[in-house]
Amino acid sequence: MSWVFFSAQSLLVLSDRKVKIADTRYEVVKLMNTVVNAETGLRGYLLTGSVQFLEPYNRSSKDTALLFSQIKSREKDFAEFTPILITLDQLIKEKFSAIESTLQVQLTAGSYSPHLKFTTGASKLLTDEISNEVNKLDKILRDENDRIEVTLSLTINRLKLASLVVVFLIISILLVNYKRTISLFEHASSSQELAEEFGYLAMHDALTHLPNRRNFEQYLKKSISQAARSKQKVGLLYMDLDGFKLINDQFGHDAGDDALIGAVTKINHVLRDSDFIARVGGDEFALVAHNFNDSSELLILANRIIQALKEPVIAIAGRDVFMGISIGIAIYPDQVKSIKSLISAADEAMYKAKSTGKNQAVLH
Ligand SMILES: Nc1nc2c(ncn2[C@@H]2O[C@H](COP(=O)(O)OP(=O)(O)OP(=O)(O)O)[C@@H](O)[C@H]2O)c(=O)[nH]1
Repeated sequence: MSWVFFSAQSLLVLSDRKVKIADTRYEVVKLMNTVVNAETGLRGYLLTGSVQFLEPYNRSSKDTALLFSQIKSREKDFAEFTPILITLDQLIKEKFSAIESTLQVQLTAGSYSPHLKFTTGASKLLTDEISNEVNKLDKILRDENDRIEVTLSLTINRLKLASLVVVFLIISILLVNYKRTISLFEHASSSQELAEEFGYLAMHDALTHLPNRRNFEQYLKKSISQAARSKQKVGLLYMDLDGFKLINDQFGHDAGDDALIGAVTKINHVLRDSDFIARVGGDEFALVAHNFNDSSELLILANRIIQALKEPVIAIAGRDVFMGISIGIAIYPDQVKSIKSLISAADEAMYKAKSTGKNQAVLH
């Protein structure tokens, strides 16, 4: 990354240098032009005697001095200029002194003098020498410009490559993070599903999917405290299947499971929406009832359950399987004042139903 930063910085430095070279080249080329223009101005004056040619000569003479001092100030940027500028300075001085003396002769003579100095080979030679030195300056600048061009194109190509690498890296990082995020989400959602499943299993019976004993106890506790606040009754029906062991013994445990599920289905059909039923033991169930006026309504409910089981719970090998149920009923707060005594009272009533003939409901 730091390499990219340095390359980008060197691009800026090289670009600045290129601008400086272009500016200096412009001054160098212009210097040669002003020298030629000065001579041309003088030539015009000498050939025509018209003073209007003196104006371009004077301007070019000033421009030459100005440009030369500008180029001189560039020496700190272009060290190779120094010896050339010393020679060029001398040559320009000589050239302008030759031009000046020619001008004086003309001004004194007042007419065209064919022998004048600027036409001589020596003056021409001076112009060529100046041109030579100016070309040397220009060559230094061109050579450096060419070197910069090569470095620039190399740096730009490297930067393009580096940009591609950076883009590739960013895409890779994004892709890896995306995959990681997706797998985290998947993990989180599967953990969530697992947590929900464990939560469900912790509160429900795996075979019948009814609420389990713990669920029942929590529900009953909540129901009692709500009933206590709102002065309502809570009825508890404790139920135990009759002769279930026999089904297991006769048809096997799996058939027993099916019979259990069949019995629960039958019971569920006769319950009201407000009734809460839980499996609290092997073949034991507890039903919490609300919204009733007195014990007779609970007896009616218990008898509906007994009636429901008068039909076969399952058929095994073409044989209908029947099951009875003994139910004990207790009511809070009419008969008992606590959750513990409510459960005991219902349980006792259920045992009474068992011991006095089974398949019946007994009120505490
Ligand atoms: N198939 C099956 N049997 C179970 C399950 N849980 C408990 N049992 C059996 O259910 C029977 C319950 O015993 P009991 O209540 O004494 O049997 P019962 O024949 O109903 O006796 P009574 O209540 O006196 O009529 C036992 O044999 C247990 O092994 C279960 O999930 N599946």
